[in-house]
Amino acid sequence: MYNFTCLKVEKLPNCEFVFHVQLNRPTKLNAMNMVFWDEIGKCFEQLSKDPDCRTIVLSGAGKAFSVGLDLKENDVVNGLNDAGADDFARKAFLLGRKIRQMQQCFTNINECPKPVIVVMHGYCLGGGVDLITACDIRIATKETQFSIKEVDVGIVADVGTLNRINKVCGNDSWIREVALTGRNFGAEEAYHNHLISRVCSTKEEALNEALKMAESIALKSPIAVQGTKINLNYSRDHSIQDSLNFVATWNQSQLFSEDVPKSAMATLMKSPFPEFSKL
Ligand SMILES: CC/C=C\C=C\CC(=O)SCCNC(=O)CCNC(=O)[C@H](O)C(C)(C)COP(=O)(O)OP(=O)(O)OC[C@H]1O[C@@H](n2cnc3c(N)ncnc32)[C@H](O)[C@@H]1OP(=O)(O)O
Repeated sequence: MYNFTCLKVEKLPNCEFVFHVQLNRPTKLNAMNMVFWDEIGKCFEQLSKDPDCRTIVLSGAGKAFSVGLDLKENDVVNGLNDAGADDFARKAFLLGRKIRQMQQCFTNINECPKPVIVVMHGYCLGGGVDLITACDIRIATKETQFSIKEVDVGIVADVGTLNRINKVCGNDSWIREVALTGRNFGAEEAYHNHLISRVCSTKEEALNEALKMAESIALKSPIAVQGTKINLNYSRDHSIQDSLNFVATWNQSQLFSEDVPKSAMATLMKSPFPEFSKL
């Protein structure tokens, strides 16, 4: 069902409802080629609807999380040579469509109602930063090098970083510094500026932390967890009053869930959460 070339997707045998998605082009440091873009969008569309998935851990196989756009194998860098259009306006039209399609691939991660915990190690460059800003919780190893590297390859970052990072960390001066210079920064600096929420010594430790967190979320009511992510996304994108209205409308149906008395009873009795119906 999850059969991809550039991604490895596993349902973890001893963590029920937790999926591990790995970027899986290790010999290319998980550079993002066109197959990758197509697959990451489809993968998160599928996971969004999969009732056996409640939380997702995303990481990179090999030496690095991702070095961003594949500069050798990419329709955008190649100027859409294969688009079959000679006229400038038509080329531009098709390029706009391609960029929007690529944006949607990472937007699928943000719109997936299941929380996505991303683990970075090695390098997280360019498109890698676009990707992590679409995730919910960011954990990195202490040696990770980050860069909003697009200026170094002559482009404006256009698949999420510039649009989401202000909502993620809010330090506008620092964001402008790293986006305009393209300089590398380390995990401590990323933590200090709220781009990530944990720094771990090794990839193994970071993955363990992420999996433990994913499992603890997956044990809770999926109605409550997925509703929480949807409402956090909504309030990020709307005024306080609009999002108060949204959550009131949300809960006027969702408070009738069977999960409410089941969760409340388990919490009161200090007992483990019961099984919740699939969602
Ligand atoms: C619509 C547009 C959407 C998204 C746009 C995103 C923009 C960006 O992502 S901008 C950032 C682009 N990335 C880069 O500029 C990084 C380039 N790579 C490097 O600078 C170095 O590889 C390094 C990260 C500093 C690591 O160096 P090192 O440890 O010496 O490894 P290498 O031998 O250089 O790399 C190993 C292997 O990976 C290939 N590779 C690395 N980066 C890319 C890349 N971006 N695209 C394609 N391939 C890449 C490299 O060529 C090597 O492959 P071989 O086959 O072994 O040669």
